Amino acid sequence: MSILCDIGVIGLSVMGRGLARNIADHGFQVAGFNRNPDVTRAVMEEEPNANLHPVFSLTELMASLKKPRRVLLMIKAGDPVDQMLDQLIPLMESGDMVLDGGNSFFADTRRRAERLSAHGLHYFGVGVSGGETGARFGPAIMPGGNREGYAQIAPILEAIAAKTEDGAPCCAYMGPDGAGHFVKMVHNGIEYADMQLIAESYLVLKTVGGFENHEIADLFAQWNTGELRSYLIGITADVLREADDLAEGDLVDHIEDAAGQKGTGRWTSIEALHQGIDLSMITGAVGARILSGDPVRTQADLGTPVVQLAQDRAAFAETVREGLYIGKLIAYAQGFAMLRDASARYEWSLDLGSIASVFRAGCIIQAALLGDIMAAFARNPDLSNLLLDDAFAARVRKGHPSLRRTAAQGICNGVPMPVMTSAVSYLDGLRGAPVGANLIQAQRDCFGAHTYRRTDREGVFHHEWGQSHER
Ligand SMILES: NC(=O)C1=CN([C@@H]2O[C@H](COP(=O)(O)OP(=O)(O)OC[C@H]3O[C@@H](n4cnc5c(N)ncnc54)[C@H](OP(=O)(O)O)[C@@H]3O)[C@@H](O)[C@H]2O)C=CC1
Ligand SMILES: O=C(CO)[C@H](O)[C@H](O)COP(=O)(O)O
Repeated sequence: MSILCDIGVIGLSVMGRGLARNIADHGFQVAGFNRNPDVTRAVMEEEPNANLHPVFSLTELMASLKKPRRVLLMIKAGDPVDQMLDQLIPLMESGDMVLDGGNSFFADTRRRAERLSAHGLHYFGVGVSGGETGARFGPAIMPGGNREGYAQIAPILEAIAAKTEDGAPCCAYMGPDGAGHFVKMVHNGIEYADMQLIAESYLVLKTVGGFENHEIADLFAQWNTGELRSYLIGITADVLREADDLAEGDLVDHIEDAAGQKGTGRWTSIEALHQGIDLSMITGAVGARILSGDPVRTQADLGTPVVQLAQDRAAFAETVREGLYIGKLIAYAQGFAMLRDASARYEWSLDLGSIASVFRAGCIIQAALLGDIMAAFARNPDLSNLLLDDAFAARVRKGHPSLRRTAAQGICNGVPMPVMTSAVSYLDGLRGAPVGANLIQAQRDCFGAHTYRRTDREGVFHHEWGQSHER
């Protein structure tokens, strides 16, 4: 190859090939490498692009790049990334840069950034969202690393990112070391909650509303024109209409009722527990996926409630629509509260308004709601929880009865509603109503002398339980 490339892409599977072609379409010269060379050849043959050049070894890749060299990893997260770095570091020179665009765990990214820094290399953990189509035509991009290094890669990343309706690129510098991958992790956590809310709505519409798939698809398509407008609602309408290509009927009815997961939702939930943040909806969604694949599910005989069909289907659908919206709003509020806490904890100075802006297009959780979230952070950049914003609080005050009714209808009729019920409990926990923690403190002091605080005087108290105070 006589030409020197602007960037090398390692890993030409679903995401890497899309990003490599996207970068090439924007006028940059790209060298593409995949461990299995047959994949490299297939990618080049499938969609030839004059700006995309195949290379077949890491040495050839390095020789094909302008200096300082920039390499984007789009490979399986975990050990493969460390193995690839072992091979790349000896081939790189001070000032070169590695961008990890996979779903790496943010703590690994912090460790790798330190490791590469010791060699004078820049390391960027770059969250990428948008799936296959996003990678090819415009994903949301969440880069984390040193700010000076970002200036070098911003022209490429911002060119290939999705653009919002007002033309803003869905790519912005997130913060140092693991900030980009942390934001992507929480994005995926919100994605889990959002998908589970939609699944619960679908199931309650089907079971209690008696709606057919095509009717639910029509409802979702209609909902996608209002406040619920979002990528996930849109694809759900399409998915529900998809005919099976292997059997009669709708494809969705022939898909096994057990959800997979690759880890990012679970990490979000575990990390929230480390941080001491209540992320009940995301945790509920992770639990729902785990339970969906538990073989005990098909073995237990635990009684089946008699279903009471909704009398007024149109009114019921409207209740579910509003309940879903309020649930979605609370899920995003939980996710952004976690980002707020992490920002202080890791000294990342995350700009939550900018993150909401990046999420507005290209990514899986893109939604009209994100415009409102941006507006809330513009009103108060230090907002600790979106539910404290006047506009969000007013919307919840109006809509919470629908969330409660939807969750209750599901529960009474045997539809599991782990995430909608978590949303209700979170609301009730936040609104200052009694949560029963006084009794828990009494129990803790009773069995372990853990002490308690009182409502009527300052200080820390211990009580000698059961001695002379029985009534
Ligand atoms: N699919 C999606 O929707 C999204 C995926 N991501 C993330 O992007 C990354 C790429 O995802 P995706 O395109 O789906 O591909 P996969 O996660 O399925 O990974 C496959 C790619 O990784 C390469 N690979 C695996 N192990 C190694 C290794 N030890 N050394 C070198 N290369 C290796 C494979 O090479 P080979 O062909 O030789 O096996 C192949 O190119 C992942 O981290 C994923 O989590 C992020 C957003 C969305
Ligand atoms: O990052 C993504 C979307 O944003 C990937 O599609 C990821 O694989 C989704 O997570 P899971 O496979 O656990 O459902």
